[in-house]
Amino acid sequence: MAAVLRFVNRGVFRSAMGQQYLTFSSTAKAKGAGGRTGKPLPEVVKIVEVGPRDGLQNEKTIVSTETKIHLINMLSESGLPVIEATSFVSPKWVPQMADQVEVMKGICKKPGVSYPVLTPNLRGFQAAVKAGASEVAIFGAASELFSKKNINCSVDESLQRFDEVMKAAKEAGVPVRGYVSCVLGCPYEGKVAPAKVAHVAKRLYSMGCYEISLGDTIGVGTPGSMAEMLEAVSREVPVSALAVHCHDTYGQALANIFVALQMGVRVVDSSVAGLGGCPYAQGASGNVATEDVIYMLHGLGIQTGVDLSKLIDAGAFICRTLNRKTNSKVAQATCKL
Ligand SMILES: CC(C)(COP(=O)([O-])OP(=O)([O-])OC[C@H]1O[C@@H](n2cnc3c(N)ncnc32)[C@H](O)[C@@H]1OP(=O)([O-])[O-])[C@@H](O)C(=O)NCCC(=O)NCCSC(=O)C[C@@](C)(O)CC(=O)[O-]
Repeated sequence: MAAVLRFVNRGVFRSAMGQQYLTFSSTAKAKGAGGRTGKPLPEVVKIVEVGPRDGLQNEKTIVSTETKIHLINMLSESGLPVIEATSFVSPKWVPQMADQVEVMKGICKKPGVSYPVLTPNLRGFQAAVKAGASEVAIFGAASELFSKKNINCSVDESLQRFDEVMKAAKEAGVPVRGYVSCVLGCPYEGKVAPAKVAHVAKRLYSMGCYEISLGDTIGVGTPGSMAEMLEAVSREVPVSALAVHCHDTYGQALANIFVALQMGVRVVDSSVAGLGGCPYAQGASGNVATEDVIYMLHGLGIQTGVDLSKLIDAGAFICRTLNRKTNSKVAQATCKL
């Protein structure tokens, strides 16, 4: 990769917590970084913040509704365009999300920001709309065993359920995002064929999902397997409708995201402070930290509209409240100075 980056130290600033840290910013775009497809890197990337849902769903101790609302409000102030707020799933399956209605009613919805929620079935969809959700996401998998463990049905059965949600959403004029989990490996089945991912992605897209988020649920992918999978999926779904959702279990997430950008992907999911994991994928660590993604994108001269300093403050708030260390390298580095 012949990326030519020129970094200029733009000075020292203080975070809301009082620590001093440096910010670096590139004045030149990455040159020649188009990679495999020769596509230029994008000018703008949309970040889908999944911390309040994917990040918190796996916390062992129940996080208070007030904390969740405060986190979402802080994230809204950082300039993120999409914040996945909660999920309308069974509280028996994911107790951490049992306060979904209170969260949706309690947050300050900032104009221009979207607050999608997960809905596994028609019941979840109806409850979400009643609670004020104006966008939802359905979540399928490219692995049969993961589908069974996560939503208690086969992949085909899940697509039938989603069809019902899609019909109701169409009637209500609610946009729907679709997830495919286990796109680069499954905790129960191991390797997952790119053709299987492409098949499920195509089905969700054909049903009317406006965007398909490809989840490396257990973070086992590498740039090579990411490229192979994206090649297969983009034969079935336009790359402009694809997002990547990388967990960072093996430390590959940023490299995988970079490859996805080179291949034309313009939407990246991430989680503030790298919070999270899936309750039905044991050992999976959190999503790639939003702070680290933003730092990389801004360093490449790619705009996100996100204020990194405010984002780091939101990450510091939730880490302090949960009494845990951030998984963001950028937050760790900046807070040390
Ligand atoms: C899908 C079900 C509900 C099926 O669960 P089930 O047990 O097969 O369904 P059921 O219809 O027999 O219902 C069981 C109970 O749940 C209730 N129920 C049924 N539906 C709802 C609903 N919408 N909201 C609230 N309650 C609901 C229902 O009323 C019943 O209550 P009971 O009669 O026993 O008292 C269950 O398996 C479930 O909730 N699974 C959710 C699992 C989950 O949230 N996983 C994490 C998110 S996915 C993920 O993290 C991956 C992703 C998206 O981030 C991308 C990636 O990283 O790969």
